[in-house]
Amino acid sequence: MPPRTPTTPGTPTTPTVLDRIVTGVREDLAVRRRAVPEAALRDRVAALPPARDVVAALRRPTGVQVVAEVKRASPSKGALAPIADPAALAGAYGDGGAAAVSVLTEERRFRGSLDDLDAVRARVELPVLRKDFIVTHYQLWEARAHGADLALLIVAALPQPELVALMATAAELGLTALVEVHDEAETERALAAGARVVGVNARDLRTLEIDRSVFGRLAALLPEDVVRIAESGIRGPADVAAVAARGADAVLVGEALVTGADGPRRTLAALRAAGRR
Ligand SMILES: O=C(O)c1ccccc1NCC(=O)[C@H](O)[C@H](O)COP(=O)(O)O
Repeated sequence: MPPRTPTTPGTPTTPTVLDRIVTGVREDLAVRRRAVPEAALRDRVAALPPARDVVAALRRPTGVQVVAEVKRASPSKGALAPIADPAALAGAYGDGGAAAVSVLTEERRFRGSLDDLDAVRARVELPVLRKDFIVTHYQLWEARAHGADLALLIVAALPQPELVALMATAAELGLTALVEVHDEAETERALAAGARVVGVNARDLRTLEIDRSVFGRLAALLPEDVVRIAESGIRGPADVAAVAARGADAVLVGEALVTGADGPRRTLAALRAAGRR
């Protein structure tokens, strides 16, 4: 697939799925900002212990680690699982050996919330990722205030100066930035911004198509000391084995864990076994 060309400012284009999601996120954010001023978030953050060491959790000599996601629904699949008790699911992920828990907090299309993040944070000692469409510093303060150790920054959603500025705020908060890329140009931008943990998303967020060859292509561009996470489209042990062979430190898995007929613990065990070194 040819590299995506940036949109020329002022050129009318059809909004992509990602554009539409971010528009909704900004609308919901405006409501939350009115209810909870940033100063209140700052007070909450000041009272918290330091965030957990995410790199140590995700890069282990024993094998590919699993970041297990609390995912009720998605734009590509619609409803996946009701997940009435996200804390119980996170507990099962912890029991099954997950290295971290990802919590989708976007409300409109993923049916997540900051309440889910609070519930998961209260249940597990593992590092927790706030998985959302973060485009403002306020959302990083929210992430930390609600107990996240890790926050997603999607390169495709952020002009470079904003990516750099958000990474600086994440560092100030002690949050690890998981910087997500889908092509070579985005990978260059992530590294130029100083990313230490990179998520290679097999899903193109403009079209929702999954291309499992993307991980191998982009992982080869990452320096040895950068943590590599293969995101999306990991449906079973063979997918874990494939990215393990291409240098993955971890996989981020949602759908397979919340829909697997064997339940989250056994599904996790099978994924972890396939990534053992
Ligand atoms: O999952 C989607 O359809 C989706 C669409 C648009 C933007 C983001 C989307 N997903 C967020 C994620 O990154 C995934 O939940 C995560 O990588 C796990 O993917 P999977 O294992 O394929 O559920």
